[in-house]
Amino acid sequence: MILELDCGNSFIKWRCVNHSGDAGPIGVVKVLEDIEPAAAGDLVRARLVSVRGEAETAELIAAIEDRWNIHVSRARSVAKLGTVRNGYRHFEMLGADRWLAVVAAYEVAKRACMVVDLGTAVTVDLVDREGQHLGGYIAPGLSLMRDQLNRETRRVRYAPMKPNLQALMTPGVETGDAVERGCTLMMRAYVSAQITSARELLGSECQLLATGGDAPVVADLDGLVSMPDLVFRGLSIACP
Ligand SMILES: Nc1ncnc2c1ncn2[C@@H]1O[C@H](COP(=O)(O)OP(=O)(O)O)[C@@H](O)[C@H]1O
Ligand SMILES: CC(C)(COP(=O)(O)O)[C@@H](O)C(=O)NCCC(=O)O
Ligand SMILES: [K+]
Repeated sequence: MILELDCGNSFIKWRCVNHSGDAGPIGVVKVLEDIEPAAAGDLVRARLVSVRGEAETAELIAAIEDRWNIHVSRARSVAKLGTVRNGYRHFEMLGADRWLAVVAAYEVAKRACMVVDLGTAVTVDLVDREGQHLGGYIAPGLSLMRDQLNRETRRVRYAPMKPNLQALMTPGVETGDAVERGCTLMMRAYVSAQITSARELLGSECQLLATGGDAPVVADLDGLVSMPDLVFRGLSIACP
């Protein structure tokens, strides 16, 4: 079994994959200690991608190696992987999660594609039909929007609530509804605009892929296909 880890700024996503490529469910944890592989005894190695700092990432790798006595391969943003070429001016500056999602998206789509990853930040990346990464966009994610309102205002306070996509067009009559609907509508409008722009730039046949913890908020938007394991797919290409 191979342990795969995607260390984002908010959460560590993890899963186990067996040698024939069958993957288990994706776990979402805050700390490494909460990772409980079902068949820990069968783990032979790990592969990891991280957008955290170098010191924190090194600590995570050391902790994994110590806990399960396995080698950890780490994926980084590189100039080229397979037929995908990194479009960043300095390729190593592109978030490694974005790079893996782009590599996986093109491998899945085999044509021009747009990838939106709704995590701590919401990232959008574009790849042309030849596999040339064209760059992309970074904006605050939903949880950052909520946190900012909580931090920068005195009275925007409300108990955590479940998102309700059905009520979006009903104006909120309580603070929680007003914030949740406002932030969700902003996110949906932004992603819709990115879809329109991607189709203009890449052609109407471009593949539109969504991933990340908040992808469900936009999953119903025209033509968008949700792929929760996109970064993990890129990780298996980068660290076979
Ligand atoms: N099971 C979950 N646990 C935590 N956050 C979740 C979960 N499902 C959806 N989310 C949402 O996803 C966001 C985190 O997405 P994620 O892609 O894990 O972020 P990152 O990669 O930046 O760590 C959270 O801010 C939250 O709004
Ligand atoms: C933009 C990101 C913070 C997104 O990470 P996440 O939201 O998954 O935590 C990450 O891709 C990153 O640190 N990028 C480096 C800067 C760049 O991509 O230009
Ligand atoms: K992420």
